[in-house]
Amino acid sequence: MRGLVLANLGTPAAPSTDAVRAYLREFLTDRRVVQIPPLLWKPLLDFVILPRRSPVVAEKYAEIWMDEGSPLLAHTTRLAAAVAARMPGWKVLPAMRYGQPALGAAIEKLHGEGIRDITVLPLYPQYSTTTTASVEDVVDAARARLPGARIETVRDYHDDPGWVAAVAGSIRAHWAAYGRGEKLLLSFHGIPERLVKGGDPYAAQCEAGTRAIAAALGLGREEIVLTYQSRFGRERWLQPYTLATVERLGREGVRRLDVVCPGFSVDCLETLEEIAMQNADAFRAAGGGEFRYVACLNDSSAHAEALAEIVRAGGIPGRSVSDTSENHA
Ligand SMILES: C=CC1=C(C)c2cc3[nH]c(cc4nc(cc5[nH]c(cc1n2)c(C)c5CCC(=O)O)C(CCC(=O)O)=C4C)c(C)c3C=C
Ligand SMILES: [Fe+2]
Ligand SMILES: [Fe+2]
Repeated sequence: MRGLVLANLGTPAAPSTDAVRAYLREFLTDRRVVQIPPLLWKPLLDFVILPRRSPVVAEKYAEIWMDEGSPLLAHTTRLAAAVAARMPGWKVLPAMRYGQPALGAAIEKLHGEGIRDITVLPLYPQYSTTTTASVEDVVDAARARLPGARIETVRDYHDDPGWVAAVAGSIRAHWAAYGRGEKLLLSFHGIPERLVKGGDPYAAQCEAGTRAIAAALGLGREEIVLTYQSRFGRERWLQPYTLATVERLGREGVRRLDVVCPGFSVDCLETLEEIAMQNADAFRAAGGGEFRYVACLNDSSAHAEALAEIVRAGGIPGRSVSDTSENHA
């Protein structure tokens, strides 16, 4: 038996202010995510950001909450089941970097069942020091605690042919169902520009993935737009921003805009609320027509098959790392 952990970001346990505060505190005290010195950051976080943000964000979660709970966790759990169904001989667990089910505990659970060969697949197609490297931190700590465990992490799969085909296929299916929009906007989660200048390969991978998806769809440069969403804080993040771009496209009178979020493996707050609600409203308010959101790959068979193949192949050649220390910034 071998083990596979599908590691996603994390999400609150409930759409309540308390649960959101606990989640945001864990997430935003990770120095991979926010690099402000703790002596400055902790008081700002505890006395300004968390009290202000938690109730507002809790209301947003309430709008998208499912019977099964948080969309991010529900879709990740279903995706793990879909991948497991394609991987006999493997035990597959969903896990979260922040909150529950905790990543470190999932690795320990597999180890406790006698499984020594464990692959951790961060559900981030593009590598970033803010996300993937933080998963690697937890894997490094688990490796040190668990003698005899051979734990590998898949670094990224931003241009994996199976994944690119799955994303392109989801866009083609959307076109078949609703007709084709005038433009296809690909919106990725942003990160501070400073990190990219310091060597984070994230933006280059978003660009390369966008080119691969456009090529698979036979789209030219003028038909696609790459943007970055979800800016947090005052610093300059990767440009162009999604919100400013959809407002511009609305002003320019775009009648039908297709929007896809290939940096998100499953639907979550950032896609269902920020993109499909907030950005859709902003597009129409600026004078745009139909804003048509293309769902994430979620637990689709094309997605499960692409991920299973990446893991079976031992990761993307040259990018699957058994010792992740070299990646640490
Ligand atoms: C400094 C702050 C943040 C960085 C850097 C960042 C990078 C980053 N995040 C994702 C994926 C997701 N982020 C999600 C929510 C979210 N992200 C931040 C901040 C940063 N993200 C916050 C504060 C939040 C919580 C919501 C809010 O308060 O606005 C989610 C959704 C979680 C859910 O429960 O649905 C995802 C997914 C990536 C891929 C990334 C860098 C590449
Ligand atoms: Fe985020
Ligand atoms: Fe957001």
